[in-house]
Amino acid sequence: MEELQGALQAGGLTVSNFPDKGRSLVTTRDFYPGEVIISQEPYVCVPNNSRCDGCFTDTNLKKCSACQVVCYCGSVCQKLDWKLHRLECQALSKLDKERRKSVTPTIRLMVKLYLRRKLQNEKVISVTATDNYNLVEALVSHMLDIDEKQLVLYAQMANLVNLILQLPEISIKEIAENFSKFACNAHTICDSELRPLGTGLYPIISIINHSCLPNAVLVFEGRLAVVRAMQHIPKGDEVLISYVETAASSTTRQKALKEQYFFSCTCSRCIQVGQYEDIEESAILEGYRCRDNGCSGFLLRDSDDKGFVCQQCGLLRDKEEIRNIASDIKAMSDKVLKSNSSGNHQDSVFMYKNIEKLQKQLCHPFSISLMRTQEKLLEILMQLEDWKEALAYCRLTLPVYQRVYPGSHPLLGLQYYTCGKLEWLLGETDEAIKSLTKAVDILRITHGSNTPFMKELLMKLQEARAEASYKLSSRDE
Ligand SMILES: C[S@@+](CC[C@H](N)C(=O)[O-])C[C@H]1O[C@@H](n2cnc3c(N)ncnc32)[C@H](O)[C@@H]1O
Repeated sequence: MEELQGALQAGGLTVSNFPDKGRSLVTTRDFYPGEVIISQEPYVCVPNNSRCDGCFTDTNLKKCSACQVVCYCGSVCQKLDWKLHRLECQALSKLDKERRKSVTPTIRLMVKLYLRRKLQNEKVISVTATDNYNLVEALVSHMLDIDEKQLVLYAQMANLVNLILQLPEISIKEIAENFSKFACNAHTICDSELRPLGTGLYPIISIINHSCLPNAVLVFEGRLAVVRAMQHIPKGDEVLISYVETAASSTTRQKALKEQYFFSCTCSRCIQVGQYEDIEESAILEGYRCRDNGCSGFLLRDSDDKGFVCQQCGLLRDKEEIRNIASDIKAMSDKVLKSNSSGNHQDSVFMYKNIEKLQKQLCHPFSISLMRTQEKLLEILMQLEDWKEALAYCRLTLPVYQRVYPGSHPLLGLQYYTCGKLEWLLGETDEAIKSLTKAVDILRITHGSNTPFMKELLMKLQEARAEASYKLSSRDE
């Protein structure tokens, strides 16, 4: 711990222990928006299925000829991973074909965890203050909080790991406890557009606690986890990221945090639970719209339980009517999920538009479920290369994004980026410049300025500006 404190101190950080939260990462100097607070390579990581174990790409993959489980995109990635994969490969190769199929990424993460510990113990891989197994041992496991069913599942998974590793010194109980640690400490590794690529264990990043109004954001540059300040964080303040989707009512967020992380959030957003502002926000994000289409009021259950009353104009919406529309939406959503897998995009667009129509009748205009349907339509229309309609849907989501992802939220920046790219494609250069500028203002903070992703965005903005001035000068001539 002293060694870790020393390493953190040099970077303007310290670990404090708070009675209600346990370990917490605290600043010992001011941090400013966009500044990297901390970055860390994973202790261990695995890609999702069908991705390279080294760089997580999904192209040019070849399976390791010996174990037939792990994929690489080429010899560079394979060689870099060899010290660890040599041991994993030997272990996996001993499994019969059927057993190999049950080796999921989570099982592999555990196998790699123990193999890395072994290699560090044997001094094949170096040990540093910020890269050692003691940091994994210090992670919270919440073993006493998990239910019987989950414990049984962890024990079954631990049995498989034990079978693969064949290391008698490791007990099933210890492996099961580490699975419990993964559940509340491992991070999903995403690309710059926040699409999931894999899972990693970053024991120092895992010291950072949660807030629904975070002051920092976690992004990935390849496998490197990078935490940047989203706002000015004065010396002595705790560094806080969000563990869950913040576009949700307090009840939904609290439920997610309790189920996976076993705590009740007391951040400044959650502390308002039960107060008028919070009730209003929840009713807007997850509730119903007024019967009068011209009214933007939000609805609350009436005291006689006949239905929901608009808090702006007083109109009552019948419970039965709401139930019927909601059940139609549910039936259509189930159907579209089935048809999605058959891959007919035109059919999916048709069905999602029907869902959207019903959600517009049922939900508040700022509803998250309506926004999700519009996001889905945007995604499919992009795949269909219907840029014009895609842009229309992208623009529809923006007011909701501004509300649910305030400040420098990366998702808001990315949505502006998509909007800008579509406007640029459709020749709406002036609009594209505005959108790309907004994207740069946000993503410069969350993603830094020097990554290939940001360089590409800045290049697009430059090109759009050059085109606009060219258009202007040719008009003048
Ligand atoms: C990834 S760990 C964070 C570091 C942890 N505090 C520790 O001592 O190692 C996640 C766990 O920290 C605790 N935690 C995180 N954020 C919290 C918060 N805002 N309030 C209370 N507990 C929190 C919960 O126990 C949660 O399961």
